[in-house]
Amino acid sequence: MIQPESVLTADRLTLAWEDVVVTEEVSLHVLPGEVCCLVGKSGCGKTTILHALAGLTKPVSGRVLVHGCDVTGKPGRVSYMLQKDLLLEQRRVIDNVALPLVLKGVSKREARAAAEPLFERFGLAGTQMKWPHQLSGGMRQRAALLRTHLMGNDCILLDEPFSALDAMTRMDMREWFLGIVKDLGLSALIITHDVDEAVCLSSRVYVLSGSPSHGTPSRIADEITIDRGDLPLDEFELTYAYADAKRRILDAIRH
Ligand SMILES: Nc1ncnc2c1ncn2[C@@H]1O[C@H](COP(=O)(O)OP(=O)(O)OP(=O)(O)O)[C@@H](O)[C@H]1O
Repeated sequence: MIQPESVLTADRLTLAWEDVVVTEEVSLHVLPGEVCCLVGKSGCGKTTILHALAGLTKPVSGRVLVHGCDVTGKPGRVSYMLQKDLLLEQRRVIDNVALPLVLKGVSKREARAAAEPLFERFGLAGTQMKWPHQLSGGMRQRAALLRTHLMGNDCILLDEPFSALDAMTRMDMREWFLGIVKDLGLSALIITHDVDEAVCLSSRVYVLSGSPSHGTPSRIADEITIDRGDLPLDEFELTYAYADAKRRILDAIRH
């Protein structure tokens, strides 16, 4: 059933690459201010869904709605960050970050001026004139996220955003990410195969299950609601609720 107040809705998406049906009738939604995760085994079709939600590909059937409007196959209505940060090494950090504005026709000077005030909130103060190779992995991801934010949409799609980071940086980034999503009034759908990350970041987790390359298109096997309450992440990770959510996700993935 479609939730009318959703920022983003996948309505019974059936997706295919050539003659391989990857997903069958996948429905999901993201409410205002929510962070949801889509988890599933490698090759089950998570990135394929993200591309369709971003309007980069057209489904065999089904629709993508943003704030209730049908945007199926139309890019530009949600912002997305691909698995690799894809910062351009020959451009300064500020010009990397401001790129979405330049691509929309804003002058380089104005684009820099629009990006500049956000550097501090994104933990990037002082890096404006640096080159990407001078940043740490965590800083690169924050720069990529700032660039994604400057695409200008209130809904962002992230493909394995923290997978390349070391364990400690990844933990720090989770809390930071949730803070920035809240501050900026964003909603997010994150693709990950890291079950801990999904439980830490989400208010709901969609579990995708199937094996398209073996003739079984993927479907949503479970939708798990996570209630962290007011607990900080390091305390939540020690609770029964955390362990139970993790077990349910793993059961659904194996399903
Ligand atoms: N451009 C493409 N052309 C043809 N088939 C593709 C293409 N991209 C993906 N596929 C196939 O679609 C299926 C789903 O791939 P997809 O990358 O969406 O899975 P995934 O769940 O994101 O995997 P991973 O977690 O490894 O990134 C796989 O069988 C893959 O081989």
